[in-house]
Amino acid sequence: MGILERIAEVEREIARTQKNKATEYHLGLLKAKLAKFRQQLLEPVGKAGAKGEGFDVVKTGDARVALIGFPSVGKSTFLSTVTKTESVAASYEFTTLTCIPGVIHHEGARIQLLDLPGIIEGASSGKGRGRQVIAVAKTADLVLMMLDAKKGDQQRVLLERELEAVGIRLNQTRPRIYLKRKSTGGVKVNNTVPLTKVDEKMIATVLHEYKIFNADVIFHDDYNIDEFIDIIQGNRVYLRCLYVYNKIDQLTLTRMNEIAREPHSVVISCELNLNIDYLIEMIWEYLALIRVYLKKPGNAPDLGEEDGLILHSDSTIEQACHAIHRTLAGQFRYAIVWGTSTKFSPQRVGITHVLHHEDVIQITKK
Ligand SMILES: Nc1nc2c(ncn2[C@@H]2O[C@H](COP(=O)(O)OP(=O)(O)OP(=O)(O)O)[C@@H](O)[C@H]2O)c(=O)[nH]1
Ligand SMILES: [K+]
Ligand SMILES: [Mg+2]
Repeated sequence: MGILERIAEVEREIARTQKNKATEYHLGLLKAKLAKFRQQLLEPVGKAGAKGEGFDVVKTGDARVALIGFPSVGKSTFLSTVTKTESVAASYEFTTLTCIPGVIHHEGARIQLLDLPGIIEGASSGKGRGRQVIAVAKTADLVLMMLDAKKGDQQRVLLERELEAVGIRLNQTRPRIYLKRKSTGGVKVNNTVPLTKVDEKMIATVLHEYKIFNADVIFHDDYNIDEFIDIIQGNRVYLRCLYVYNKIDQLTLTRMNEIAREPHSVVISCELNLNIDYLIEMIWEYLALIRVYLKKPGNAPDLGEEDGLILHSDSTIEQACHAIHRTLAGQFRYAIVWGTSTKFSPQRVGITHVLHHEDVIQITKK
């Protein structure tokens, strides 16, 4: 039996198994089996061939954003709207057959936007260019899942399922479950909060499926068995995702308002240029970047369009030093900060000080 058939078989069994107290261990086991088969599917078979012609687009700029969606939802139109790059758009499906990079300039940052071929149901198991597209998505800092606003939510469910199947987790954080394999002592489970979704027996059953018979496990929150399997598999990719509903020009106002209120969702029309600026703002927010300006003693800070450092939010002065020059942190004496990250402005701070967006910093060396 081929791997796809095995996956289908386990999926069928999960679907027909009623969910109750008596079947929960069996279900946990089936889910572990499914995760293992899917893993095998993703492992390259041979060195060449398996990968196909990958989309070898070099990562440039301060962050990478990938456009994922069904054919003809408007991905290429969007790229051509917000970057200087032209990507051919047309009314027929699969217009785009490769990965086309463009650059969004925002807040002095260079955000790489990738237009990609449309993906279809079954992409994760090798249909169309799905696997290549998904491989690119995994390298992104943010996924824009583009959807046709006038089509139902089914398209979103299908796409999410495809991404789930290859180990991508959208808008989730890695479960805080500690797992350490050992050589003796059996499976020991500890938890810092009461567990309502799994118990020790289920944890051990699933671990046995992975041939792990000795391990320390600590649950720091009330996670379910799927989240535990993610930790055992260890190769999950946790990505932020914005659901972008395009073509709202074809929608009623009521429906548009409904969609716009859903979490992580933005409504736009590329054709009528509606809400595009807001989407760019949201991209910036979801990328969680900050811009920090530099000032030399006795000089005014450089506040120009392209000036400043782009850092991840929560960056410290130390990270700013590394971004300026690799030896700077070693020579650091103190910094002066103007901005919202300090109580007083200006204020003298040490190397561990956490910066805010639009802070101005001046660094004094030893
Ligand atoms: N009504 C309307 N049509 C749009 C909008 N944006 C794009 N389109 C049209 O939708 C069609 C598909 O657009 P594309 O940009 O080629 O879509 P795509 O997602 O890149 O498609 P593939 O590359 O085939 O996957 C084109 O005919 C566009 O003119 C919009 O906001 N409103
Ligand atoms: K198209
Ligand atoms: Mg396209």
